[in-house]
Amino acid sequence: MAIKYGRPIELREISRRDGATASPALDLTVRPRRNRKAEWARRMVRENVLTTDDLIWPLFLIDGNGKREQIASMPGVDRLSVDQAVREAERAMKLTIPCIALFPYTDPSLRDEEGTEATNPDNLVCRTVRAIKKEFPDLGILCDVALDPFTSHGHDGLIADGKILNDETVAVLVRQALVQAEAGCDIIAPSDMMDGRVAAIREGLDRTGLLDVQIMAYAAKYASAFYGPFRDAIGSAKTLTGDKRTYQMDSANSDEALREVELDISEGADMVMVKPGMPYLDVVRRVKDTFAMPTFAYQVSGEYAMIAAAAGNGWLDGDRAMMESLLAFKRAGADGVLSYFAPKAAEQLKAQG
Ligand SMILES: NCc1[nH]cc(CCC(=O)O)c1CC(=O)O
Ligand SMILES: [Mg+2]
Repeated sequence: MAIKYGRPIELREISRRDGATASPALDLTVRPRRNRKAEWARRMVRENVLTTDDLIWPLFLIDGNGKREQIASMPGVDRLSVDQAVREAERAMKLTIPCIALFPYTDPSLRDEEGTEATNPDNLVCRTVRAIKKEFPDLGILCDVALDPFTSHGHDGLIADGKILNDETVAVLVRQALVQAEAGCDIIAPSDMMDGRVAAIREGLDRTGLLDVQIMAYAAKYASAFYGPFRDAIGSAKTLTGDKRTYQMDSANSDEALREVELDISEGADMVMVKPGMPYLDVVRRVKDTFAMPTFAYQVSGEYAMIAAAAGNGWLDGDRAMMESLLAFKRAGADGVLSYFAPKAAEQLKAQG
């Protein structure tokens, strides 16, 4: 720090004219700090902004009525019965969050080896979609397509001889996507990472006349430790046998992410997603720069839990960390973020005007 009269320059109480006559300690023509000297100046040169339009809000569902169940590893996030999910949909509308995403906690009695409940047109997700669309037809609804909330083994696909079957699983995923779309879901989001599922789902939707239903592909989804709290939330943590490394991507790779994204685009994805978010911002940037597609990132449960836990312990300023983390996705090139912070962040954005 430059020192004048024995005190830091910043603390001098001299007038501007006196300052001009004093020769600076460093002979600098370029002083980047000029553009940061006041809030108005910082606003003028700010490159990225976060708005409520950038947020997709994931909700967890559970059977019952008037029920909200806390999720221990995700402080501030609850499992919601259908009626409570409708209340949160109303909150999303008021906060001008464009879209919510639905994830069911399936009653263990309804789980089986094949994930049969996934294709039940009256399952918890479909009932919730109908209830929300009836009240709030203008709110976007995204439904996750994968079998893990419905299988007794917690995997995203069918298993034979200890292997996850690709093509057989895709056939079930198409049926799952169709019951969701027929219930009124706007965006089908396959998160299973089977090969060829985007093309098969697109074909199924089109054949059924559901031409306007969009597909947001979890195109580059990594086998990640950061999904831990989500698996608590949907009740697959205890039942999951082994890991998902034969279908989800290796965290060491990013060229492979580009190949996965390219395939999903060629198969008909309208939007692509990178997941998890914060540890994979480099992948978000590469995907956006390479394909110029609507690109989303999922700030997953473990990322939420880290910030929420540190904030809960008073170790960091939770609100500031939340906003900084969300803005980072915009800086990396994302068009939007799925985040459990969505309602809280939207409230702050509204308060700021
Ligand atoms: N396939 C299901 C699915 N969809 C979204 C997530 C994780 C979301 C989160 O952690 O917030 C997962 C879990 C997984 O793949 O094991
Ligand atoms: Mg793929």
